[in-house]
Amino acid sequence: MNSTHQASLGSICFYGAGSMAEAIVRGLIHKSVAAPKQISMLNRSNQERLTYLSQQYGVFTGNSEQDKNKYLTEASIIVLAMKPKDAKEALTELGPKLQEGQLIVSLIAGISISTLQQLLGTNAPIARSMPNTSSSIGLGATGLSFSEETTDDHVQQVLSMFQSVGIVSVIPEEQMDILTGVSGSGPAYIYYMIEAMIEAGIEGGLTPDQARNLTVQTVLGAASMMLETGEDPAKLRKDITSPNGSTQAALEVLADKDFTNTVKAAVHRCKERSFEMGQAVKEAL
Ligand SMILES: NC(=O)C1=CN([C@@H]2O[C@H](COP(=O)(O)OP(=O)(O)OC[C@H]3O[C@@H](n4cnc5c(N)ncnc54)[C@H](OP(=O)(O)O)[C@@H]3O)[C@@H](O)[C@H]2O)C=CC1
Ligand SMILES: O=C(O)[C@@H]1CCC=N1
Repeated sequence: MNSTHQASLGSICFYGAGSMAEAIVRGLIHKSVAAPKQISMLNRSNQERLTYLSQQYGVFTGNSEQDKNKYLTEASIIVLAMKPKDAKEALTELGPKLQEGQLIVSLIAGISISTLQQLLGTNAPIARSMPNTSSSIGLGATGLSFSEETTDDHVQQVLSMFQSVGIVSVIPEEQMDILTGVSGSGPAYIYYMIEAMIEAGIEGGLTPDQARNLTVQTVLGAASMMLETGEDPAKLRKDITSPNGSTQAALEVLADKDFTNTVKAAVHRCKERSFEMGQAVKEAL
């Protein structure tokens, strides 16, 4: 989805200060969509992490009761950025602190809008998102669904936030688990492939630097070819594959190991796991 409208974001409190929160904060600041002084980041106990975040990005940080009361109360947007297993404790604590008009943006995998509202004990407006870590360099891919309590202004604010760090797809909430399987966790599959290609290059005699640089440029080039040509990936693959040539030989090894079905099974297992994580929280309500 594209939107040229840049809604004002007000103050944003990240409740959870881990890798995904940092990826988004870095993108927001880098793209000047939010100034560091608009952003606060809270965690449970890791003080070293908060020191790093405040030094690196100039954002407010904290983990005391006083900090939580201050930043969670002041924020116009609260971003839920803790792991699913920690959501019950954190949201039960957050619910009574919520102010009228505050918008909740959840990054948490698997947990539905209705479960979030039950944990909060209120029908707060919620945007459920599934971003990925490439948001930190403005190349994220984010799925978004909105609760019926959200206003047009909320929608625009959340679109501004995530469009500043990459592309956005607004989807029905029931598709969030499969989107997690494709793009939320997707970067990890690509890194896994990259790791294997680098290892093979080194085994074959390339230096680690050569293997790394050649592999990274190959992946970047392949992704850029898709974007720039708009071609089907199967067509681009066939363009490389000379009959009875070296590429064909390599692809035959992948096909023998059931490459397509293996990747598809991984995506579907991710979808299933996302659902399971949400169910575990729902069943413990
Ligand atoms: N990493 C990824 O690629 C993606 C992650 N997500 C989702 O984002 C969420 C965060 O993931 P990620 O950043 O990887 O996780 P991390 O483990 O890196 O960070 C989790 C953060 O939550 C904090 N936290 C836990 N419990 C509380 C609490 N009660 N009060 C305040 N803070 C708390 C932790 O604090 P402390 O360290 O002090 O314990 C930590 O800062 C997850 O729900 C995940 O599903 C979504 C898309 C992609
Ligand atoms: O592994 C996880 O649970 C999260 C969700 C998407 C990426 N990381």
